[in-house]
Amino acid sequence: TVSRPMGLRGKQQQGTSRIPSQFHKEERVAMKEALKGAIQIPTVSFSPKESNTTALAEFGEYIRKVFPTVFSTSCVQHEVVGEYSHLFTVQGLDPSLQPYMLLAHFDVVPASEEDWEVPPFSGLERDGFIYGRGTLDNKNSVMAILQALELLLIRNYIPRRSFFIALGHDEEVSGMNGAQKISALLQARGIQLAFLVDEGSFIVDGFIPSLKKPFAMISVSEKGAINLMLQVNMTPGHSSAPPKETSIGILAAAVSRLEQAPMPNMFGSGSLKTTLQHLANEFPFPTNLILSNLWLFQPLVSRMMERNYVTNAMVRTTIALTMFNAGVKVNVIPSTAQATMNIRIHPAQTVQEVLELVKNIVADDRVQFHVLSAFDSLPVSPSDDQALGYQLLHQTIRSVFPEVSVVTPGICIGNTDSRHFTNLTTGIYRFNPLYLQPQDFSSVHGINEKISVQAYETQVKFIFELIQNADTYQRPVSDLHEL
Ligand SMILES: CC/C=C\C/C=C\C/C=C\C/C=C\C/C=C\C/C=C\CCC(=O)N[C@@H](Cc1ccccc1)C(=O)O
Ligand SMILES: [Zn+2]
Ligand SMILES: [Zn+2]
Repeated sequence: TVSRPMGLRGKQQQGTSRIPSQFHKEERVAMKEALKGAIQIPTVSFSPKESNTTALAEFGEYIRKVFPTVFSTSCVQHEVVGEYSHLFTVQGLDPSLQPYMLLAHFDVVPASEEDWEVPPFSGLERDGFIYGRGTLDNKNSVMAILQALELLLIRNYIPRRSFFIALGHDEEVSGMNGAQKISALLQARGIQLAFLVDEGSFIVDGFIPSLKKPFAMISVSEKGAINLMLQVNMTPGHSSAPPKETSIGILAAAVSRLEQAPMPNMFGSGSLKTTLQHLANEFPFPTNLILSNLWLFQPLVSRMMERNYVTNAMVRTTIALTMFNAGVKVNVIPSTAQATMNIRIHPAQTVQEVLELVKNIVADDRVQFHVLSAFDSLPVSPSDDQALGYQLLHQTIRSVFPEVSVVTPGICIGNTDSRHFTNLTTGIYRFNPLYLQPQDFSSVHGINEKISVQAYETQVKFIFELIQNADTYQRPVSDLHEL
């Protein structure tokens, strides 16, 4: 079945003709050079308290320089929020249309130079790819959004529907100073958004072995999270006469029990079933039949999902041990051992339920639990025929990527700045208009992150089209009228 946007009819904007998303050679060169320049500014977030503030400030100067029309057009207001984040308000002609938001972040995770084929902050172009930290996560979106607006404004386009562009400077370390402050500011102004588009999903390609065709997954929710520290305190002493158990041994056994006992598979209570039903006909026989009859084959399919790390993360709460600290000297038995873990909560479970499960698995009163931070999974945004944001993305995917035959709702296994905006809208959609293959996924927060020049141009084109589609939206005609 070819999946298609049912709710929207592609009507032309009244009074303003549509501007084709075709860019001159000089514009295409300028847009890739602008991205390279953005990559060269090392806007690294190390921790909530430590970031490269010089680079964050420099980035603000940089976007003023490369997008002069955005900063000088009267229908665009610009504000700096939380010292380094940016909020643009693009005033549309029709105040009766509810505004929307395009969200992205320009801070990046650290990158150690020696592991990379090219220096991570060089923005070097090699074999049609621009390399560097942030080329996929998420300076590509920051630059593509501003670039698309710049090109529309140069062509004298005046939007009908108002929209906001929010660019966070601390997403990689929680978004508390950027996205959260922007959200609070807009709430204080009484703004409600029709929908919001952020990073968090892609056109996924090659993650499921028997599925040869790529499909677009628009994430309509994201997992919750707990940062949890386990600590064991025991009497310290001389290593020449060790006790039977030490803080390190007790803690190591506790975390090993957690690794050996995965959280329950929640496939049956999750939205992944919907995703798979959308995809069923794309699979060869007999998988297509199996996926079309989940009432019968659910146990089999839920086990199939566990075989790969990414799909496994979609069916259960995961626990990743990320920090382990104890001891200062080889002949001193330390008093304290600490292990920190990052837990990602499946939407069918809550923080409290997961903490209970973890305590039951550890089952050792000598292990103390310290919850460093926690939040539940995000509400599921609508993806039905009436859901404006979802339908606009669907429509734009179909026009910019006509070769992609399936667009499906999904869940984001990571967390994004969009979680700070649930007070402003129920329509939060996470989608980056890029193809993502398993090796690209590994490069995000990993080594040799890169984007092809052609993929970046297509991302600009996508946003150029999306902004115009948001202006040409007409109230949906009920699908029943088509039957
Ligand atoms: C049948 C369905 C099948 C398949 C789908 C298959 C594959 C999906 C492929 C790839 C996965 C798609 C998206 C990638 C997932 C996560 C990355 C996206 C966004 C994460 C952004 C991020 O890295 N955030 C950080 C920082 C953070 C932490 C806490 C709060 C806010 C931000 C993070 O999550 O650690
Ligand atoms: Zn990101
Ligand atoms: Zn990231």
